[in-house]
Amino acid sequence: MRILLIGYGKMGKTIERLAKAKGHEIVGTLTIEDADRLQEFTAEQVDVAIEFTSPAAAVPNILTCFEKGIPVVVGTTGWLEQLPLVTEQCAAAQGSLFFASNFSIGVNLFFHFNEYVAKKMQRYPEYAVQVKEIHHIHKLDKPSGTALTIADGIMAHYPQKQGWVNNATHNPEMLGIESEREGEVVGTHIVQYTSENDTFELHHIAHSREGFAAGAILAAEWLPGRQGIFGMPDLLEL
Ligand SMILES: NC(=O)C1=CN([C@@H]2O[C@H](COP(=O)(O)OP(=O)(O)OC[C@H]3O[C@@H](n4cnc5c(N)ncnc54)[C@H](O)[C@@H]3O)[C@@H](O)[C@H]2O)C=CC1
Ligand SMILES: O=C(O)C1=N[C@H](C(=O)O)C[C@H](O)C1
Repeated sequence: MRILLIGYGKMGKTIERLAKAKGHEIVGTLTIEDADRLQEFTAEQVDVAIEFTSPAAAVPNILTCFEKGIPVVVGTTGWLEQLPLVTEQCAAAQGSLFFASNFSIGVNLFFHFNEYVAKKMQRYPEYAVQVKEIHHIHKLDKPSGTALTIADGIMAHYPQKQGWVNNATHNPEMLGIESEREGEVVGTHIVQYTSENDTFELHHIAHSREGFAAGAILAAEWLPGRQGIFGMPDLLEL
């Protein structure tokens, strides 16, 4: 597979290493310095692009890939408020987009169990639920994309929650998400249910970026030939 890497930072470099080990070809690597070079690539040269950049860069890059007919796998977080525009443009251009707030298999199982647990726990109002995420100090978006997917999964089963709040004082009508930035932490997510008597948690700790990269490569192998917007539930059939 001929892969164009849009974004060549921590994730882009990890994906390059794992993709080459699987026999894929990297046809280009783009950074913020030479972002304009995306215009030089065509669908004849590139089977799929993998985009891990920054919240501000993701949507313009996605729209350019749609215009060029290049299927694009996106891991960048912090742009989902623009999903309606992206959805409209994807349909207009008959584009191909695969997005996941987190590509690791473990976190996608976590999403699945999170919903199962929320559905059960909602019946026990003595347990207060909250989400916590811890990431490295370089992270630009807050809360993490993964924490927002977790929050959506909880709120689907908690009609009494009006929405989420980040790093705010406790309000039982809202789902609290605590965000911490600490050193080089790769990514930790916790869902905590606490009563007066006890606490129980779902806890996921990423030990490296290889799980994210491996999932993004699987998505890149799966996407070409499909039209529309897809995510990990489509790939993993969860
Ligand atoms: N969905 C997932 O599984 C994961 C998502 N992420 C997300 O991926 C994004 C990138 O993460 P990292 O690689 O750790 O960041 P990083 O800061 O190490 O690398 C970002 C790269 O994007 C480049 N870039 C910025 N603007 C660009 C543009 N307009 N065109 C081309 N390249 C551009 C930078 O030059 C740099 O090479 C973040 O939003 C992060 O939250 C990170 C890990 C896993
Ligand atoms: O910025 C990161 O590093 C990560 N971002 C994603 C997110 O926002 O959830 C996924 C992972 O937690 C690492």
